[in-house]
Amino acid sequence: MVRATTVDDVTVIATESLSKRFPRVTALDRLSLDIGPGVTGLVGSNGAGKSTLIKILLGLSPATEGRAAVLGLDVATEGAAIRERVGYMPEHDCLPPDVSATEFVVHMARMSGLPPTAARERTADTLRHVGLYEERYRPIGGYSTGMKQRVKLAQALVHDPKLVLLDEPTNGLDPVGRDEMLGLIRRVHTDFGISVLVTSHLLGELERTCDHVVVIDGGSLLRSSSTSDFTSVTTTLAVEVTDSDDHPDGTDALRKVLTEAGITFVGHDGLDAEGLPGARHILLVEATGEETYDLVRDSVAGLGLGLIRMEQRRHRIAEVFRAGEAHRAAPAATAGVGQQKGSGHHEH
Ligand SMILES: Nc1ncnc2c1ncn2[C@@H]1O[C@H](COP(=O)(O)OP(=O)(O)OP(=O)(O)O)[C@@H](O)[C@H]1O
Repeated sequence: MVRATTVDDVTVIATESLSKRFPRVTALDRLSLDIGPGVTGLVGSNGAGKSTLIKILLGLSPATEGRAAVLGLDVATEGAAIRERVGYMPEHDCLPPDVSATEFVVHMARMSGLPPTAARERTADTLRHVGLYEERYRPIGGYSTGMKQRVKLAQALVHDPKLVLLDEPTNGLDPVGRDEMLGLIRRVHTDFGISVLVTSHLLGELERTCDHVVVIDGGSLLRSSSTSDFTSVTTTLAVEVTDSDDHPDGTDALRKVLTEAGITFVGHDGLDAEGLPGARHILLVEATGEETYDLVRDSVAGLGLGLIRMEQRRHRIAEVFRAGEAHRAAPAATAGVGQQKGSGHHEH
């Protein structure tokens, strides 16, 4: 049930069967979510519906159907109150080139209702926090991409919100810039207690930053779980074995033995982790720890097969999407991995 009138301290964002249909595209498709305090990552490939969700949550764009509440406020009727309490960092470059960071952020603080002195003080504090203090009087037009992203983050924080919505804050940054931005985002929560919803198309970078990750695809929920659940589920071993006289299809024999031992697999038959055909001889095993390695090694030996390779795969968003689809098709295999509404709460 979406609470529209009471702020509860557990639910920060709640959506219930939220849909947004454009004439040609369904951007959000009956999305039900429950997001608690802390840092939450919203992951999805381009076009998955992340920006559309953020605009609805800010009360800037009406949903076609369903409901949503932010900090207990109904997005359909209380957009202005939501925007007073929520900061927003848009995805695209939206900064005026000919004013300084200080002028711009003071302006945004005044727009949020802060009186002039408070706006100047908060601007100085916030710019210092994002690491832009030295350059604060230079025109933004001369800033690097990383500095511009920091100005965008500062304007989202200046009015001391309870929650910030950050749309692809690492876009366009090099690896060092990404790490710095992710560290800053983490500190927004640890230093100020502000909850964060941060979007990215890269699962890997959010794993390190977020307490909780929500994955959407085609406007639908694929998975919502704590980052630790996610990481364990997406740790994948690629295993390749030889055939033998006893087992002319060694891969199939190993799959059967491992299935009986309770192991689950990522991807579908005949497809590798990217969904490409031609990888029929590679088993993608969901690893839960050292014991999975031991089990695979012992099973291969027990069958008398040769182990060609057993290697850990990097996490890939495509794998997670596929795993999510498999879980939806076979919920019995998802023990401990919540994707239904209600499983999205942080454990605090
Ligand atoms: N105003 C609009 N009119 C028509 N279609 C739209 C509009 N806004 C978004 N869409 C479509 O809705 C889908 C979801 O877009 P959205 O921008 O929410 O995705 P996203 O996950 O934020 O991706 P990106 O990171 O590329 O922005 C896309 O297919 C997009 O083309």
